[in-house]
Amino acid sequence: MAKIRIYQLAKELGMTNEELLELLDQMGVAYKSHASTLSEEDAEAVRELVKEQRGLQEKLAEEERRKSLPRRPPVVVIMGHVDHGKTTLLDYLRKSRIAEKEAGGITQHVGAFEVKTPGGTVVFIDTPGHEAFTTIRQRGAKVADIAVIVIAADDGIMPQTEEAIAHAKAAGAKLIFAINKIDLPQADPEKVKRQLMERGFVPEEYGGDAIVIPISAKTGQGVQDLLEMILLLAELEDYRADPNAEPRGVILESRLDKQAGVIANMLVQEGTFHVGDYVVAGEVFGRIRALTDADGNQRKEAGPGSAVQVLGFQELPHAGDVVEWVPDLEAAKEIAEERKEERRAREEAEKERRPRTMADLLRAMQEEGKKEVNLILRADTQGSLEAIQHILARESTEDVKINLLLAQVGAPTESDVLLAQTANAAILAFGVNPPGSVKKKAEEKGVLLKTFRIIYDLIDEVRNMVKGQKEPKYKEEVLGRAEVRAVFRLPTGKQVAGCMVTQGRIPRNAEVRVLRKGQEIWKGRIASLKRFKEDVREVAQGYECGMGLEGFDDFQEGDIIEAFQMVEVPA
Ligand SMILES: Nc1nc2c(ncn2[C@@H]2O[C@H](COP(=O)(O)OP(=O)(O)OP(=O)(O)O)[C@@H](O)[C@H]2O)c(=O)[nH]1
Repeated sequence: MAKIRIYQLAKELGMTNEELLELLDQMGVAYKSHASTLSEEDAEAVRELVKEQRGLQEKLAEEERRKSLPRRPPVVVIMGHVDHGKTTLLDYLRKSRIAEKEAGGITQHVGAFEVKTPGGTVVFIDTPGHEAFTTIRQRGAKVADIAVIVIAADDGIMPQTEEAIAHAKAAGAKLIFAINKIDLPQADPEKVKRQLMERGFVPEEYGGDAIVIPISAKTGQGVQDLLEMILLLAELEDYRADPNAEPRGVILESRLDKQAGVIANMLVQEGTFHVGDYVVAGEVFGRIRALTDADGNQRKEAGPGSAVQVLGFQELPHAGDVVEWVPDLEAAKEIAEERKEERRAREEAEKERRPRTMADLLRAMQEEGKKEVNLILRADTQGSLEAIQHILARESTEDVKINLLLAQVGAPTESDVLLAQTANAAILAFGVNPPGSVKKKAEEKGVLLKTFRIIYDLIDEVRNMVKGQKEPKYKEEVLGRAEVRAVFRLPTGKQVAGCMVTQGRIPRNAEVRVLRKGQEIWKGRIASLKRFKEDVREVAQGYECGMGLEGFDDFQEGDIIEAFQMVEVPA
């Protein structure tokens, strides 16, 4: 076994000898002095321990740093089924903030608005619906911390309610359920709660952790409770942002105005933007000419949590583009141009690499190291949907989880494709055909969409996906062997073995083991592989070579060096 001296290990780990000796005392490892050698196991244990301690210290320091930052207001999006009252709720909230201020104030649409309460400020995204929300998220920005899912008490959970929940969850937003229209005589909030429970959202009053608030967006009843709940959740989640960090924001909307030019509404997420700053948003750059807030005030600067209208972009940025501060015009132009190029290259590459088959999708998932299969399920009837769900529930294994993001009756929609793209999911449809436009969109976005006529074909497909997600198994494959014929020592003290390859081949990047009298005495990597002083990538059977190993300097004539690699065993 290769041994290491204490002072060598201290140097490797960037510690003083005293520090390392103290650590060894704590670990109960005996030594004489800092020149004593440690066994490989002890040295490895020290490395692990130091790594762990450093990781912990870094985490604590990071948490400490975060705690010293000021809090920022939570950003909330309102989602739900058509006509369940999203717009009415936004109107009510908007009005409540205007009423608070002196009468006659001119308001400006900046894509989000603040509601100030004695308990704190809440920022609401000013457009309802999950389509806009998903488009924003697709560009990589996370905008909303919390999604308020509005459910009309006279109607209950409807298909778009489920979609909204799926989208919000995929975005990592916290959920709050607002049961709306409780002023109506036919309102049945209890029914809605039951429906929520059937979907695994157990209200707090029944011992669960789903936040459910009855409201009337029309009369305002319960809206105060909703705001308080949002602030309570925000406090728990402890949202913070650094006003002095490098500024970053996200575009909520943009439009072209005949007089003003490009108008972009931006939510600031980190740092503080100033008039005069150079910025890049996606592939578009500009210099901030003016910042206007929701009250119509011209601002010189905008910090975390503020929504502002920005003038100064050269072209229209997209909703969801991340706005970054850059030092000067040159950088701004260069970055925007670089991104355009990158996109073109990506589009080209994507054309060739669209996951058209299950195997492609699996490969993509594996590359990301995921151990779950995300699915969107569409079926012709409630009966078949339930049957499929029932069977699928049994297919989830401990190793691989099946996540049903959405299971609904009806043909797949474009919004499903967006959800699938952002959540890296496959859309499986049973007995329903997606419209051509949806197929096209799926193809464009590289989303796997398949239709089935037989339930078991669909299940088989999912089984294959699950199988593909299991930890791959490896076995060792011996590539070649070399015999040590002579041993040299370099002036540096490093040993080099003069070898003859007696079998197979020895590749420079293979793993190797040293065998002495048939016993493995060392395992590791090749440090150098040469033929007549030339570095080579590989040496084949019947040829001589010089080989040095990483951390092994104990060769004896007659040792065998065996090269091997680990290969995946097909499931
Ligand atoms: N009685 C009563 N009616 C409400 C309430 N909230 C909304 N409504 C009514 O329900 C209808 C639909 O409300 P909207 O706010 O437009 O619904 P929405 O969810 O924004 O609908 P879309 O924008 O079409 O998706 C309107 O006629 C509202 O006046 C409420 O709390 N009580």
